[in-house]
Amino acid sequence: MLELKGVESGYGDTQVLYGIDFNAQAGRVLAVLGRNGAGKSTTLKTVMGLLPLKAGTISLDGSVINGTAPYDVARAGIGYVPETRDIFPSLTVRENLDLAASRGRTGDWTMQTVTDLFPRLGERMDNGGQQLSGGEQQMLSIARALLLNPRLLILDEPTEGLAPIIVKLIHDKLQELRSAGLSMVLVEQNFGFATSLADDVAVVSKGQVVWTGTPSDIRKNTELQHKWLGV
Ligand SMILES: Nc1ncnc2c1ncn2[C@@H]1O[C@H](COP(=O)(O)OP(=O)(O)OP(=O)(O)O)[C@@H](O)[C@H]1O
Repeated sequence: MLELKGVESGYGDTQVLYGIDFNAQAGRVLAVLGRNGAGKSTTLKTVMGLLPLKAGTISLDGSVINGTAPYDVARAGIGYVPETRDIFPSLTVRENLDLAASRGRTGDWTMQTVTDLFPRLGERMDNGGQQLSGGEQQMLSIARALLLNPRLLILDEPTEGLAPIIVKLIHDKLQELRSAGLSMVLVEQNFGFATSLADDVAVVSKGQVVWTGTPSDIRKNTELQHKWLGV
């Protein structure tokens, strides 16, 4: 569904990705793992058109999306939950969600269904973005991406900085989305979280995919974990 071939990218003259290859398949969750600075976030930003591609191709369901502006990548069907969450702090929860809904494709995700998924957001509708806890901001960021009615959801470290109880909640919600058949690419530092949600795993090191396999393979292989993840 989302295929990267030989993707090279970076920040200005600083190259970070040196030929990333992976294929995230429809109806499955691909976890992208790797140490800090390996290039995971850079990969997602490049997919979203936030960083220019230096070489390679990115295709979604067979259509090349290289060089597409971020807004159009979202319209093509990729929902993005950035590491920084990027909600609008001066807008209320409702306004943040309305804005996403007005830009989205039509589909099953509506204000009602996202608040059914995250009842907490329903209770906080009139609160400003900056009044939300980290966990509530993460829920809002995911809800906002879902309102685009994406074909594929990509998430950058959704558990970062969250208390264990909220990590568990986010895990259960992503598990629900997975069971409903939503395709996802998940970048995570939390090894247990990522491998319990994923169908497939790709490990990135120094801007390249160095290993692909199943979650159970990598869970069993402590040498691999130590070498590439520092677990
Ligand atoms: N805005 C930027 N300008 C220049 N270099 C950057 C920028 N953002 C990230 N980098 C560099 O790019 C490299 C890859 O960073 P990236 O954020 O993709 O790593 P990551 O695998 O997602 O790890 P992390 O868990 O730390 O986010 C790092 O060496 C980082 O210092």
